[in-house]
Amino acid sequence: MDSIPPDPETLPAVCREIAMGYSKQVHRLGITPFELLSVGLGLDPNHLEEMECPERLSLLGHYYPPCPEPELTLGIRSHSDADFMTVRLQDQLGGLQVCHENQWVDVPPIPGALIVNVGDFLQLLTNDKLKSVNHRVIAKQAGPRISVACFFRTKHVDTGNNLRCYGPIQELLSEENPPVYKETTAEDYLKHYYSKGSGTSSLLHLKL
Ligand SMILES: O=C(O)CCC(=O)C(=O)O
Ligand SMILES: [Fe+2]
Repeated sequence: MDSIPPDPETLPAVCREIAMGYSKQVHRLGITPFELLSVGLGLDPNHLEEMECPERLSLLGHYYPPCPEPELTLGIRSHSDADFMTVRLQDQLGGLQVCHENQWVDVPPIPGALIVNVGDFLQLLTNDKLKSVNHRVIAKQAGPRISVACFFRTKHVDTGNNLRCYGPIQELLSEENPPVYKETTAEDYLKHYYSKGSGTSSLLHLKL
């Protein structure tokens, strides 16, 4: 579900109101981390907002049924998110893991807490200063598990065409910190992202 403009009639009546309300709140909440990240990067507080990072929000609801043989499969295979930032709500079953120093580490559920991760486009914009984390969801016999992921992403998805080029932010570059990525359009990036299969970052093919 995309936040602007979602036609309420296209959403199931059972979750229409809550999905609309929740995505509106997350969209509003998202401005603050982009401001804090801008300041942390030594940029003007509005820098990432002016680059339209918090412009678009998509909401994805996940339902993982109980799995009789969890050792044979995964809930979601390892991947990074092709967005600027993701805000995620998971239930009490757990199962989300992030890859840290080549090890899978559990992200334990904390009641009332949201999980925020950097996506590929923010890694690209910050020239690797902020890293997009690989994550996955393991399968479990217990269930169902439910999670809601909200992706701050480019306009590409709903306009079908965004010729804007994304590359390392000029103000972050210097002789000691030259660009490590070439520029790309959202369209080209996503084409590669969806065609490549799992295991490697889609950013690799943009490395200079
Ligand atoms: O269900 C989860 O916690 C993870 C979902 C996820 O990684 C995604 O939608 O990209
Ligand atoms: Fe993800």
